Amino acid sequence: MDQNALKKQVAEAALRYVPEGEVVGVGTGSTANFFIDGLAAMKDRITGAVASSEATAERLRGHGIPVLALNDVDRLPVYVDGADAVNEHREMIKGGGGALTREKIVAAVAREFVCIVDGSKKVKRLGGFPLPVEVIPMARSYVARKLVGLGGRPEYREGFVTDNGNIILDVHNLDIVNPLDLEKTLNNITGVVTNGLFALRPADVVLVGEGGGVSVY
Ligand SMILES: O=C(CO)[C@H](O)[C@H](O)COP(=O)(O)O
Repeated sequence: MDQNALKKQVAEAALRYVPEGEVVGVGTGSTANFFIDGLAAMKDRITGAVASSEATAERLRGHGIPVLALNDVDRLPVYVDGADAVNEHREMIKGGGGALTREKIVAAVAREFVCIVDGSKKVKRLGGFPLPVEVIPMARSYVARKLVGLGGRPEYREGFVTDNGNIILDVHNLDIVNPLDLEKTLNNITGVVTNGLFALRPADVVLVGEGGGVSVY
């Protein structure tokens, strides 16, 4: 099976976590897109969806799935999203697609976070995938210097503007021994909007698409 087939397989497996009559939180990226396509087949059985990006909102609407503002929703039983890397503690690096801030907000509200990945995303230690950090544009150089001070090598994502009007620094070479501590440290740098570590709010369930089927942990 190629990587896209594995993504589709795992995305379809996540449909059983969608409760009838409720609002679903929906992530961003190619794996989440397969989930959205699957969700379309059961759109009459949900109230609607909260999107973690403009791209996701557009795809949901394209399928005729109502998109609701997070502020108008009083409960969100489940959030389904992909990840760039996930460890055995269900901590993740996210934000390869640049949607990390809205993803973190929707994940914070959701009761259950179901992470959907193909087998290539499973890692022993986070840090191989460069860590995306969303930054207020005027703080770019300052934040970059702070990241260098932490041992990282920040790279400006040229030409990319987030849905919130900010920039992304992708941080290479970070030795992430303690994801929780690093997430808090990065949150404390003035000018950082969000970082792509999801350790304070890890996934509750990780579904992994592999050659032999979908495993759950
Ligand atoms: O965090 C994300 C977007 O900001 C995505 O979940 C992550 O980049 C994985 O994407 P894909 O499913 O395309 O591999």
